[in-house]
Amino acid sequence: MSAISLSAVTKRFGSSEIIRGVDLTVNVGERHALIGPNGAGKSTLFNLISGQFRPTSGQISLNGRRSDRESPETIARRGVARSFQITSLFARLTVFDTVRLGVMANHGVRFCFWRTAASQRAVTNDVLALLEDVNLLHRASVLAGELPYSEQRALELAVTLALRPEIILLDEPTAGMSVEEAAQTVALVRRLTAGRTLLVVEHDMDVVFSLCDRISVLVHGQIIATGAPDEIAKDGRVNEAYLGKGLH
Ligand SMILES: Nc1ncnc2c1ncn2[C@@H]1O[C@H](COP(=O)(O)OP(=O)(O)OP(=O)(O)O)[C@@H](O)[C@H]1O
Repeated sequence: MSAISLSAVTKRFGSSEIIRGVDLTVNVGERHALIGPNGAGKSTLFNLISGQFRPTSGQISLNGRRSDRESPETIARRGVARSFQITSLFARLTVFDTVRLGVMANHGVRFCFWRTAASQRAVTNDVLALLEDVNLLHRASVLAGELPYSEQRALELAVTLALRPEIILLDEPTAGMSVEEAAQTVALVRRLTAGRTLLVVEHDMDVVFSLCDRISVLVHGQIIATGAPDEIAKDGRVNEAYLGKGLH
């Protein structure tokens, strides 16, 4: 069974067809990158998978069940989390409280269980464990908006993981980072996504090639190649359409 499966998916906005017949399979436990030039439709594809958009035609399934007519909330409850740039929203909350919101959303949605003292302790323990996972324990009382950029992205990862997702969608997790910060983030993402399914949009080819098991290349709303990093690197069409330009 695949974690994410798209079959003949199209998406139109008015008269422009942005996604044009995409077939894509992401296996359970796989780390899969979606690459392609600006405007290729990568964010649109993410929005289709996470339920923010409905396909114009075609089918999407998550863990073997049809999902393309479900709301983003239902899809989230089915274990799909997508990262958002939340630190601008929660700039005045502490790091601890930001992650606590995510943990409470998860517990609250599932059990409405966070009202007792014991459950409060469980929430606090979850938050501390997540902060430790993303190396932010020492920053717990700092305001989210005061974190340096790479730590803000780590905080977003913690909130995404607070939802205990099986399938994680990350949109450019290393954008705007220095080489060292990107390397740290890759290590973090690799560790935190072990045993889960990851679909990641990323422009940095070093990140893509070091992190992902397979890569799909989207150009003008169509997937022109899918394969292991070494196959993609030597694919003539990919080099012509994208990598050749992207790498130089
Ligand atoms: N809601 C919308 N209404 C109309 N057009 C849209 C909408 N969302 C996206 N588009 C168009 O779809 C095309 C693909 O955009 P999208 O953001 O999916 O590309 P992308 O591959 O993620 O690009 P980038 O790498 O620059 O983020 C663009 O031409 C964009 O203008």
